[in-house]
Parts: sequence; C-alpha cells; structure tokens
Amino acid sequence: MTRSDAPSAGVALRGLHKSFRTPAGVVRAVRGLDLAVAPGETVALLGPNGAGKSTTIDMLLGLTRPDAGEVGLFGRPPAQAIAEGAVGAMLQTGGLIAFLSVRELLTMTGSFYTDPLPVDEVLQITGTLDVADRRTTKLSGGQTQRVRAAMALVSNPDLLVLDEPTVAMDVEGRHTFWEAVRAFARGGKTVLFATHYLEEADRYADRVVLMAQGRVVADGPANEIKAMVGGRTLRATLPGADLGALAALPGVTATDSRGDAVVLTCADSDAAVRALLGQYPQAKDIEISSAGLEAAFLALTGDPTDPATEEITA
Ligand SMILES: Nc1ncnc2c1ncn2[C@@H]1O[C@H](COP(=O)(O)OP(=O)(O)OP(=O)(O)O)[C@@H](O)[C@H]1O
Repeated sequence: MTRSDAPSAGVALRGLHKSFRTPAGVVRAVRGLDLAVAPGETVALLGPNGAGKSTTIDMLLGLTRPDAGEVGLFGRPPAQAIAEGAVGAMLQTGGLIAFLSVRELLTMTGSFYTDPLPVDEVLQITGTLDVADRRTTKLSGGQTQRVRAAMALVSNPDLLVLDEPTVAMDVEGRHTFWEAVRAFARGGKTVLFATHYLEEADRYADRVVLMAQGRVVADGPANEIKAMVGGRTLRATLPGADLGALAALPGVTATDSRGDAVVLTCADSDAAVRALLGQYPQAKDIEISSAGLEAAFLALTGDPTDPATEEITA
C-alpha cells in the first residue's frame, strides 16, 4: 500500500443520484449532487433530517453504490483510497471491538496502515488518554464517541469524514472533539463533516454546503451561509411606518408591510429591535421569529413553512 501517488484532486462527487425503494414508494435521497472539496479544506454538509447527508457520505465512502454519478477521492475510487489508508471515517453507527483496551484497539488498527499516527498522539488529541487502558465495553457514550474519532484518525488519513460526530457528546466533549479535528486539519488535511447544527458548521468549517431534499441548495463561506439561514424576522404593529427608514435600521436587511404591521428581515434581530424601539416607541405586538434550519432550507427550495415564533414584551 502506498500513498505516494496521491494526486491533489481532493474529493470529487459528480452527478450523484440515489433512490431507495420503500413500501411507501421510492425515496429520492440524493438527486443530482455535485461537490468538490479541495485538499486542506474543512467543509460542512449542513442540512435538516432527511436532506441526504448520510446517503452522500455513504456513497463517498463506497458503502452505497450510486444509481448514477461518480466519486473520486484524491483521483481514485473510494475502495482504493480507503484501502490505501487515505480516508478515516466516523459514521453515525458502528461499535468498537470488545475485550480490548482502547490503547490495544488503536495500536492494532494503526498496524494495518503504512503511515499511522503514534497512538499516544492520537490519545492525546482526542482526549482519550485517561481511558487508554480501559476496555472498550466500559466506556460512556461520550468516551465511546471520542474513541471512535481516535479510530478514524489513527491511520493518519488525508481525508477525515465525520457524520454528525458530536451527537452523543456533552459540551465539554464537543469542545475537545473539535479541537482534535482542528489540530488534524491544521496539518493540511481535508475534513468533510455532516451536521444539523448551523453553529458547528459556522465555527469549524471553512465552507458550508447546504443540502435539502437531496440537492445542494447553497455553497459558500460559513459566514455567508450563516447570514442566509441564521436570520430572523421581526414583526411589529406600526401604522403608517416609512419602510425606507425602517430598512436603514441597524441589523435590518429587508422590509415589508402587512396592513398595520411591518415585517423586518434581520441579520441581527437584537440590534434591530433596540433601534426600532429607540426610534419608534409606539411600536407594539413585537414578535421575533426564528425560521430555524428546517424552514430556512424549505424556503430556499421554494417550499416555505411557518416559522417557530417567540414573543417578546415591548
Ligand atoms: N436504506 C434506506 N432505505 C430507505 N430510505 C432511506 C434509506 N437511507 C436513507 N433513506 C431515506 O433517504 C432520505 C435521505 O436520508 P439521509 O439519511 O441521507 O439524510 P440525512 O440528511 O443524513 O438525515 P439525518 O440528518 O436525519 O441523518 C430520507 O428520506 C431517508 O429516510
């Protein structure tokens, strides 16, 4: 096994389609997906439940065969790249071999590869040193997740693929985990991770690929995507308001009126509500709605739903 011939193509997904037959009919999980990830990039696949993230990752890893399209990992088919140790993955499910200590498991796994990371380094960066001599069956849920991350890293892969990796972790565990991923990425490695959490995508990815209904609906720097789907709507009763003046308020990106009410689309709803009440103390019935990812994605695909609403007292 050698990786010396690895070309610098990174991840290339071209025209991927995948449908599943179910008793209820055909589910079109992925519908024409193109995605390129350059070597050294950290990219988040962000989307609501059922968007097609896991199916995309399964096709990327060669675990599911696409109905159409192609997958290239560093210029090679997935099976070859994986056999060469170029890919480490942490999927949503998957256990650890029982009756081994964490250290034994990592040592054994590393021995399958030509250029593994030192086990102590992996234990260190994944925060698993304190459980290194513990049997894998005696770990908590969060510790198990960290050991699974260590398993993905020990081969010293060029590409790390993570499918919603922090689901079972507490806040501290998440922090340690992402620090480990960052340390890994800083070495010039490529990381692709799926998440439901806008905040995780914003904080840890260079680039965010938004998926909804099996398609990419937006692709760009994390801060741009955050502005696109992280916004809120402020609605207030304010008869005869000048929409032009409201549009100039801090934090407001668009305005509309509905009878006596104004609807302000906000990048920063805190700044907007402060300014609104400062300039228009007569504004009442103020409501701030957070569309949430689900609704934001549906809106992007032209199928909006009602936002969840939280009411504030003016
Ligand atoms: N093996 C399968 N058989 C039938 N339907 C499937 C199968 N795998 C996925 N699906 C369906 O395909 C669609 C996409 O699922 P997928 O798991 O890829 O989405 P996801 O974005 O990863 O969602 P989640 O965030 O909930 O994991 C969903 O409607 C799902 O129910």
